[in-house]
Amino acid sequence: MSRTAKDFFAPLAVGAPTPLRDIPARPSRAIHFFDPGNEKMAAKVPDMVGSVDVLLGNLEDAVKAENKEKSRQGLVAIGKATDFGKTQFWTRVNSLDSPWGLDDLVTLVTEIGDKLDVIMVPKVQGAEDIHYVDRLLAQLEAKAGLDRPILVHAILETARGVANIEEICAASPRMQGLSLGPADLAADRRMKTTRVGGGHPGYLVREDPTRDDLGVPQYDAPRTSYQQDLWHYTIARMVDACAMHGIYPYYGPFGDIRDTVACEDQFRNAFLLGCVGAWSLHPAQITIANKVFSPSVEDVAHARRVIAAMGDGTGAVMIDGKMEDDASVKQCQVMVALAEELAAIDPALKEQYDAIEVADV
Ligand SMILES: CCC(=O)SCCNC(=O)CCNC(=O)[C@H](O)C(C)(C)COP(=O)(O)OP(=O)(O)OC[C@H]1O[C@@H](n2cnc3c(N)ncnc32)[C@H](O)[C@@H]1OP(=O)(O)O
Ligand SMILES: O=CC(=O)O
Ligand SMILES: [Mg+2]
Repeated sequence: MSRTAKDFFAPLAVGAPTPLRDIPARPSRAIHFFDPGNEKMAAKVPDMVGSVDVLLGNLEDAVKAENKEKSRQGLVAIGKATDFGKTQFWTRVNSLDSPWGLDDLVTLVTEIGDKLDVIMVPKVQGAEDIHYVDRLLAQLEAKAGLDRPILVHAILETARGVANIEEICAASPRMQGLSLGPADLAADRRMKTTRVGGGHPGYLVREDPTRDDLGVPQYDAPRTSYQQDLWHYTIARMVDACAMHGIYPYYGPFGDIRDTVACEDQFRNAFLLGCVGAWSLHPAQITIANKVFSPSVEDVAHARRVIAAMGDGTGAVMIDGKMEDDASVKQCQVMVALAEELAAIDPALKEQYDAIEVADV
């Protein structure tokens, strides 16, 4: 039987910090991946602090097997040497079925646990994986004398993980969020795409054929087709599961680094559906994520106007010919709350939001 309501928030080791009741809504528009064992990338990290919401030292896929220990030690060195300020410091450890996952957790929590905000766990299959990490982290936190719990983020990248999504989100008070892992997920599901995230020209719907005067379909006449989003179903499931459990959903990697336009589209689809951020694999993608996952000035102006017009938030009003009521004011509150969280860490955004004229409101 899983833990009862009474003991769900009790520490899992004597001396471990008390689990959080609520996961803080910290800005995390871009989770920027770097390989701490790659000297060029690692050298850029200090200058990126402050310009990206999350810096993530990646130890898993994209790090060669022969470099796993070098990357782990590189991450320890970066963690010790860097003052991260308002930028969050995350890591992605190797998977629990790999020969490196255990050493990653033991070394990182013991050496730089006081700096780490979130540990991303790849290839999570079910609640049992989170339970394993949860207990181990509690033991390590107690040993290291940490005074705040490290949070856990699961990558959804196996069919079993998707099927078990609700139990994964509910498995521990440490659960901070979920990311879509479209590359591993595509492989595990045997999807027939070799792309890392994004759309596919073959996944489309086509408009009906026109008909001639006798009503005969003209199959050979040109017809418009519309490319569909391969990831819509999974992202929508993630958004519901995360919202239900008070944690945060993220789009994952977009592998075509030079296609900044399609990357922006994929990120925006995720933003509109409810995701709070996406991964950045290259510095160019940070700019895209920061733009897309920040509400536009127009949306914030409109939301503030609706909130002001709605007074105590009940009833119905007409604004610019559209009905607004108790439900739409809640949508506007979501927009304004996010704008306020982002303005608190992003002076340029704050300036834009502050410049919204009272007349606009
Ligand atoms: C698919 C499933 C997944 O698991 S996705 C997550 C795992 N993959 C990753 O973490 C990949 C991270 N990114 C990378 O390895 C590189 O960005 C890749 C994609 C290989 C491209 O590198 P490269 O060919 O050097 O790009 P570039 O010449 O445009 O680089 C310009 C300068 O920027 C640097 N750079 C590159 N990527 C990063 C990064 N993620 N963080 C920090 N710095 C980065 C490059 O080293 C290069 O530096 P310099 O100007 O030569 O000094
Ligand atoms: O880890 C990410 C993925 O897409 O796989
Ligand atoms: Mg993966």
